[in-house]
Amino acid sequence: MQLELLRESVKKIKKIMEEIGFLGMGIMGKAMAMNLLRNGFKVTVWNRTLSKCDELKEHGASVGESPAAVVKKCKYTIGMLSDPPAALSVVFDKGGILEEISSRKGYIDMSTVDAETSSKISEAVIAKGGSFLEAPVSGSKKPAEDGQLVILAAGEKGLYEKIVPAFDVLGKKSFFLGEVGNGAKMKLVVNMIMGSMMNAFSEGLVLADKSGLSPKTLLDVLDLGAIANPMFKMKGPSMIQNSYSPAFPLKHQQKDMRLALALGDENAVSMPVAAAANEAFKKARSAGLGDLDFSAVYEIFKFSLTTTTNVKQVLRSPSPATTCSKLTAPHLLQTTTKPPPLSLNSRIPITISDNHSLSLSPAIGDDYLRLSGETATQ
Ligand SMILES: NC(=O)C1=CN([C@@H]2O[C@H](COP(=O)(O)OP(=O)(O)OC[C@H]3O[C@@H](n4cnc5c(N)ncnc54)[C@H](OP(=O)(O)O)[C@@H]3O)[C@@H](O)[C@H]2O)C=CC1
Ligand SMILES: O=CC(=O)O
Repeated sequence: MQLELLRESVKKIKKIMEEIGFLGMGIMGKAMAMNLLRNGFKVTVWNRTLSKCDELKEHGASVGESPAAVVKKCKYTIGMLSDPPAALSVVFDKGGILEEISSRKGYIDMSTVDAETSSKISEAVIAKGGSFLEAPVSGSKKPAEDGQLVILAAGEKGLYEKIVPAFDVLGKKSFFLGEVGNGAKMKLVVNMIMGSMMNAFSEGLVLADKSGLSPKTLLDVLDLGAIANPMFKMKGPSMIQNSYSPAFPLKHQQKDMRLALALGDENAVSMPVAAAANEAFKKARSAGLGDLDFSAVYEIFKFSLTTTTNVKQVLRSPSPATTCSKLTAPHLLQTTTKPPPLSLNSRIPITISDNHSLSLSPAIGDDYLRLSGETATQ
């Protein structure tokens, strides 16, 4: 029985053994392309920053010099790009997909974009005789590595059926949702909910902490109740250790909130919760946290200091002798001596003129230092 199943899937893979192209070797694209290689697919990859293809090459991928070159070589090409401008660029710009797409070739865009972007791409690809499928995914870096994504496809059913063997490797379940745009919309609704949940979760962790409860115990309590979910379980422990290695970059979560709110505008749906969550993500981006994991929005709730943007500017050049006039106006912090070399464990005491002190620790991001420790009367 097992052997028969194996034969069946080998047969399916062989049917689309014509090489698969893969554009975009970011967090997701790299994991997905690697997964295809591991499962016996031949893959040709391309990335704007070419060096990111090196690791894939070591694992047997070929490298194309442009999106057009990849499409020329491959019958099916998948794209996994950051946002609408990136998704449009690989199609419409010089060296883009449109230069080589033709009948009997298909393009599958798995990026998270809005329905309008997807439709523009679809129309252009179809006008050239090609087929198009949008197929954004739910699931992050780990599910991408483990082939456990949830695939939200829409567009040409024929192309969907042909690419299913690859989807079977990339995901645990794929949905075909009908006309182009439905996959994009479904993904935005899902991520709007996820972003709002992350905000409520962050607020809850701060509330527990500030009211004298252990955030860790809160995680244990949450995990046993009706609102237990994999996201709290996975992100919670690293959040309470202030660790935000990016699986899903915060800048992409904010892009998804923005696009979901636009979808709400179009449909006259009031979304006050999502709008507030978007504001927190925006604040986090402007504080320089965009490249960290989206759970870093927690930092915004923890330090509801007056203006994080200015905090960031100041924290770029702290010094041991930094002084400021008021705790509630951290942007008034002024550097008085040359910044010392920073290491992850250094703590920089800050003297505040009203006899309180704070310490800074360089913990997250390239140029962002986290205010840490309680204020203490000297
Ligand atoms: N990370 C996650 O957990 C998930 C992400 N997604 C979605 O998947 C997509 C990719 O995410 P992720 O891999 O995390 O993102 P990354 O930021 O890690 O990667 C983005 C990719 O897009 C490329 N890119 C950006 N701008 C351009 C451009 N103008 N032209 C060509 N290529 C460009 C980057 O190339 P370069 O290396 O040159 O910068 C890189 O390959 C996004 O839409 C995201 O919302 C969906 C589900 C989960
Ligand atoms: O888009 C992000 C995800 O985790 O799904």
